[in-house]
Amino acid sequence: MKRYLALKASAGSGKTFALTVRYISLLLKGANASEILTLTFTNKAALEMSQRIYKTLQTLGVDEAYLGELIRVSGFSKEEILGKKSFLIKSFSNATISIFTIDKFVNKILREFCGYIGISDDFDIKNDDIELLSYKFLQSLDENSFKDLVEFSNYERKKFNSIFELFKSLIEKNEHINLLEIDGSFINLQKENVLQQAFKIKEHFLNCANASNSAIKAVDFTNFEELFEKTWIEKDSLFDYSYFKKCANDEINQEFLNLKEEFKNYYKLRATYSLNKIFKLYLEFKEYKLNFNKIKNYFEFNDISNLVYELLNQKINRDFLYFRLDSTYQHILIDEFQDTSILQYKILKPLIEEILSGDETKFKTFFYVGDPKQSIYRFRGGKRELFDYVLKTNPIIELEHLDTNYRSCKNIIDFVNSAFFNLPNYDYQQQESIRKDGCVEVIEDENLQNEDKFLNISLKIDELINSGINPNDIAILCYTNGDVLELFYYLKEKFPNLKIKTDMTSKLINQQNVKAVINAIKYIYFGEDIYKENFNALLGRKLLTSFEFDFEISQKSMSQIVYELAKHFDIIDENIVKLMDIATIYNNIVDFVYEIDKLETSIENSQDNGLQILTVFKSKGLEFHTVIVLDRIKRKNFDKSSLLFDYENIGLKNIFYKISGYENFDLEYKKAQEKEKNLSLDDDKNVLYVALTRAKNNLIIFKKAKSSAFDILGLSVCKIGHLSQSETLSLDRKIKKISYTPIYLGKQEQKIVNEKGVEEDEILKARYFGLATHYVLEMMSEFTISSMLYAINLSKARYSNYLDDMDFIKIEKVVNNLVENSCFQSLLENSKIVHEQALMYKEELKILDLLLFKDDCFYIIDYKTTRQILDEHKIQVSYYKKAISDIFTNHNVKAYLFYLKEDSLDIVEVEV
Ligand SMILES: Nc1ncnc2c1ncn2[C@@H]1O[C@H](COP(=O)(O)OP(=O)(O)OP(=O)(O)O)[C@@H](O)[C@H]1O
Repeated sequence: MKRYLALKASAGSGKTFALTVRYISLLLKGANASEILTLTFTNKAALEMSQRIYKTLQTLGVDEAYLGELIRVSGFSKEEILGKKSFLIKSFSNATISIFTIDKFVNKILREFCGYIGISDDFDIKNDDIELLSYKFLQSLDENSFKDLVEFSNYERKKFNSIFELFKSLIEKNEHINLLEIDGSFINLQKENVLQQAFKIKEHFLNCANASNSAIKAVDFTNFEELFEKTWIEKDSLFDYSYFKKCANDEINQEFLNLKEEFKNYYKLRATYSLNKIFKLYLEFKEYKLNFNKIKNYFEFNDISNLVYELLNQKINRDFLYFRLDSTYQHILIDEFQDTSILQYKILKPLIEEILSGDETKFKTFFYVGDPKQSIYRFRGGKRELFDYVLKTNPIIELEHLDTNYRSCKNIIDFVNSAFFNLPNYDYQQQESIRKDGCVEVIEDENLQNEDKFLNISLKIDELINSGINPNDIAILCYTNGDVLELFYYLKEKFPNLKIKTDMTSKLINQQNVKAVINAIKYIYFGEDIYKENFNALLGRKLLTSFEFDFEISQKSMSQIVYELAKHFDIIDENIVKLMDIATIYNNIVDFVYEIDKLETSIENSQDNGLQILTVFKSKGLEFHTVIVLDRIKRKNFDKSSLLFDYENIGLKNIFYKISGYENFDLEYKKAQEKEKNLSLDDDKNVLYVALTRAKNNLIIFKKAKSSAFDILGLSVCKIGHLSQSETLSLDRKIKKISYTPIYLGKQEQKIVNEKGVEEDEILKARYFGLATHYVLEMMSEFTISSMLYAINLSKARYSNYLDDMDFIKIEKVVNNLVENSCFQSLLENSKIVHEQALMYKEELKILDLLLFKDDCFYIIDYKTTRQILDEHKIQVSYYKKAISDIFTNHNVKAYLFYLKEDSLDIVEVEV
């Protein structure tokens, strides 16, 4: 195994695959899972990584590709690897795994050491309420600073909010700031110098007998502002300005060059003056913000990184860091390295260096993977140059490339190769494909710029579904969140029965019952009827129904108020419980009603299937059977920031204050501006590259006729290959016949029936017991004991707030009974298995716990964790049976209720 390795490779070529192989190879070579620090970019990637490692361990020996790579990387033989399989599964499931996002890892460090900088360890992570923060900051300023701010705002014609944006961009970079005080009167003096020098040129042309009228007009100025309007001052030489050619000579050209020098000095003074004003105010803002965040007890991710960086630099050393983190990381693996920011790298650097410069005899390794072509987070500090910089500054690290694409079909790969290979200034290696066929279609859609802009998209979705593509396999990639939402509402109206998933619709505050409670609380506080009517509509109550709730809310916590309301209106579900948890952060009802709409938390169990609409940014690292890429609908916002950061590798060379025309007089500024322009163009190309490399089988592009984001690639309309169908059972194809009322969002959200003689709290507990058990069963990739133990750990992570250890022991017994049941195992044998299959039938969405298919017969299995065998369970399952029988008329269908108990498993067959 190469100890220190960087893997640079294109999309779909197996970087994440290689990371998994590397991880398992380390385990094989004796590393402990807790010593392998694995850093990913998103939470989803971190979760997927641990699941992928576990699944690979479980299926070791089945998947040839993994086994082959493991043999190559680890140096062990097939027999040796398989011999260690059960040991590896066990040690991985029992270890404290160190797979985090970089943000989470940094956050973990801060929580350990926050006492050193006077921060309480229960701080929250959320974005600043910039309106409140800036308002409070303005209030805190003394008279002089406030005057400075107002003067600066007037002088630069900048609104306060854009000044605060400047502050935030400086906080994100967290670079050292040098103050250089400049007296404002120097700027006027310098203007005078410029003018005096320019008069020499004016005099020369006025005295030149050959000067044309245009030349005379060109030197018609009497003050600085008029001179500033002249275009000849931008030229490199007077000879370049056609009206001046006849009268120009070397002597006057030298005066012109001197004039340019004076202009350059003017710009420098002017920029330094403004920068200094900003920096002074920024330093005050930074200090104020830190105290504000400390008092409010929350921080943004950028603040956390800044604080940790300072901690590691000034207050704690590496050994102490490891001591407190409870583990020494002997191995570091980093995914998506191209998106790491300089600050993040600086935080990780000592840990990486320790590995690289450590004792040769100790087993320590470093591995990072990335693709600079997929670096699209520059706006958040991502620095693609870091990939090469780390290699250059650490020659001990070897570099490898991968050139085969395992994700996409051949036609897609060929299309992407031809689109990017000839792009000027783009570092692109041709990709090989191993999968045949595939479909690519580029559609120029005039509608995108007209009224009914998404009409053709909806027709295409119709066509895809009718061609046998499961809606769950379709992803639509958009440029902005605004486009995602607009398209979502459009498609929701066109296809009321189609399940559509977006990030926004999985927000907790948008869930029906949660929304109803929020409206109820707003009604209690504001007393405005609009909230009561929202509440009525959300719960399907008649308009104008009165709001009867006489619970005394004063003295009650927000969690209690949420609980009492939900209990009173009988709408407790798992999202309400999540809201109860979260409500503890609000001190009182006033905080709640004003802050709750900003809550970003997602719903419980947000992994439901459906057609997905997401931004290209969110799609990075993911793959889908069929992808529709939608052009940018609105024009791109141009960069309005007033600061230009000029980096040399990872060191900040300069911060320029942007002033129009500066580039004509200062070469450094001009170069920095061009560099920035090229980086921004690369960003655009990279976004396109990410978008076009997500599809496995079918790629469809909708481009605008004019001003298209695809113009950079010069794509022409085309259709290559044929659509490939989905492989998974496509039950949703009956979708159109039914109209869907989204009251119950699947099994996990349904109310449980009040069993006789059981108290409310017990019901809640029983409900969570049921949810946690179902979750275990859903997460088990195989019905084996090891898979069960892994899934129980996942379930613990999710439900340990509601259940105790005894409950999980009970869950283990219950699931164990199922796994060891011979009747169940014989049903599984040779069956095609689908967990949690969504099914639309008679206006309702149903989620089947387990659906098996073999020998032309479907087997429906519904798990129950309740004690009693109830008629309504039978009714429910017979309903599922009828639904499947109606959809697949040529197949047999059998349905069973499995009552999972601690001491037995009772199986009840259900007839229609
Ligand atoms: N050596 C291999 N043999 C077989 N399949 C592979 C191999 N490497 C990767 N794959 C499969 O190809 C697909 C893409 O792999 P992976 O997600 O690791 O690519 P990636 O380089 O991380 O992509 P991206 O840069 O887009 O995130 C996955 O479905 C993966 O299982």
